[in-house]
Amino acid sequence: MKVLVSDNLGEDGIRMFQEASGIEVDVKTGLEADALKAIIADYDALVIRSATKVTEELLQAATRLKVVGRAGIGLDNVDIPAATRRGVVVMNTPTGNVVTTAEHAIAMMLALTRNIPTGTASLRDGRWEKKKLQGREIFNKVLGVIGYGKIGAIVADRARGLKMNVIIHDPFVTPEQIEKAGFESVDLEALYARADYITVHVPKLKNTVGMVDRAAFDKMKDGVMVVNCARGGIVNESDLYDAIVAGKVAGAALDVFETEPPGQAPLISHERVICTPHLGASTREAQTNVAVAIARQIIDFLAAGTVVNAVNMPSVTGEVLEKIGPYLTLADRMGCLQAQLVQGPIKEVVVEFCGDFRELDLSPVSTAVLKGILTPVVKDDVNFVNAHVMAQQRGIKVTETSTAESDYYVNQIIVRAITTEMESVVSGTIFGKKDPRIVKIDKFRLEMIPHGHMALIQNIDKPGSIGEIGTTLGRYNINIGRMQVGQEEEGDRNIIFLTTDTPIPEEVVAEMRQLSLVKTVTPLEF
Ligand SMILES: NC(=O)c1ccc[n+]([C@@H]2O[C@H](COP(=O)([O-])OP(=O)(O)OC[C@H]3O[C@@H](n4cnc5c(N)ncnc54)[C@H](O)[C@@H]3O)[C@@H](O)[C@H]2O)c1
Ligand SMILES: O=C(O)CC[C@@H](O)C(=O)O
Repeated sequence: MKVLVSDNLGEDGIRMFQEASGIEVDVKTGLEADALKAIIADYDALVIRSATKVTEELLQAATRLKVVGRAGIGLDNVDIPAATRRGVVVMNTPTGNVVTTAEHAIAMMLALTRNIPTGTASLRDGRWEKKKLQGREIFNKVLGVIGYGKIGAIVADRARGLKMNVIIHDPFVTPEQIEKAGFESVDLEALYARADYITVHVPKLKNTVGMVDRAAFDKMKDGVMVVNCARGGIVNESDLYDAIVAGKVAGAALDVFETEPPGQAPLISHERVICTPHLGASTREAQTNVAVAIARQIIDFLAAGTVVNAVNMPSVTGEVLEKIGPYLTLADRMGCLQAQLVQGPIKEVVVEFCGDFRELDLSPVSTAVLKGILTPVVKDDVNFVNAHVMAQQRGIKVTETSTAESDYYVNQIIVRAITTEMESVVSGTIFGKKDPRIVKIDKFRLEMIPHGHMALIQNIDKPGSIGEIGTTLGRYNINIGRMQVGQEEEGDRNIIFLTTDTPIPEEVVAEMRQLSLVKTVTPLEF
């Protein structure tokens, strides 16, 4: 197995690769995109920090690549959906640098409030500007922490030690949890209104990019100071500049930028702004932690298929993955089917494991159901790591049950999706060793392969119904690859699942809905 380290990695990590049996490691840092693309086909694993851009184009050339490992947290430089499509596991090291980064945020806040960088520069220029560089105490001041995750929680704790009054906003952490840690949980409006210092520790997501913008600055106290050691762009740079020039914001400390490096932007040159070149994680201790962690994870993955800290796969050993892998695919497809069948927002999902699962740990399977449910809604933004949080964000309650009983099959998974308007029940099992099958939808028994472009048609069980559907599709040159019919346990209706070579256009779906024996037509994509 060949490993390429394409960004600076702590020596201890490199030594672990060199000493691992069956692994050959090359360290080639600072490569241009084309140079990296030219050699990537030789490698099974790629180890990066933030400099290497793992694009779809690079992944296309990476024909042997099995895993990308990030020594650190942020994966903004990796096209995760493209990696997932190509079956490449993407891992990071979520805890190795959190203390270091939290300490940097505190250091930046202190340096900003006491004008330390400006004082240094002024002395170097031969000046002695005591009056101009008078600072402020942080004692008894209010620190607003946005994002109470791994780093935000450490920052809050350290700030308490400095005798600041810490208030926290994180809509995905319960107020009880924040209060139990001895802090006050507040909404964003209250945080803006009360904080003397604001520090952001949220991930860079669609809804956090630009979250601290002009409108947010308007709500803040006059003279507030802002720290961003999370990701560039969470604080809108141009709005921040305007707020500083207007005197609303008294200063900002930035470790991260919308574009890195940021160049000679007016914000960077402003005397009320202090900056570091994305140094949040740059301590010897953190770099050793993340290098050792990623080396261990990649060595274990290459040797035994063990997946730890992957963002596009559940964390399981290679042995467990081999056993539950088919159920993960089944669960993902069942979730995806439910999302396309139901009407109204889903408020509850019940995952029932029925029959013999040989004492397997099935919690990743429930996660796969949620991932499948959310995929048609948020596309590739959902993964095995964030599926539960995203479900919670959308108010979806998730329950898991298991029973030794299973009708018809040795084992099956039942997924109930309860919306504000209806309940939909889908059952699935594995045929042979790994083939997912949907075996029941509400009252209809069937054996459906959930794959490709499909349509679910409910129709009256009378001669001629299938013929009229086939004729309509034929007229539009749409080839039916497979047809599966499920019958109602009692009643006069059928459901038909068609798999077509191409998606069925909206106007053809509308025409099928007009056929005399057809009740409903639902296009499905897997
Ligand atoms: N400067 C650096 O070198 C450096 C180093 C490590 C991490 N980071 C960055 O620091 C940030 C925090 O990392 P972490 O490990 O603490 O992440 P984390 O996932 O542990 O915590 C993030 C928290 O943000 C919360 N959150 C999400 N959306 C939110 C919103 N709209 N409002 C309020 N809270 C919200 C989440 O609930 C979570 O609790 C990330 O952006 C990460 O990339 C920077
Ligand atoms: O590797 C780095 O120095 C950046 C680290 C940090 O931004 C991270 O996301 O872990």
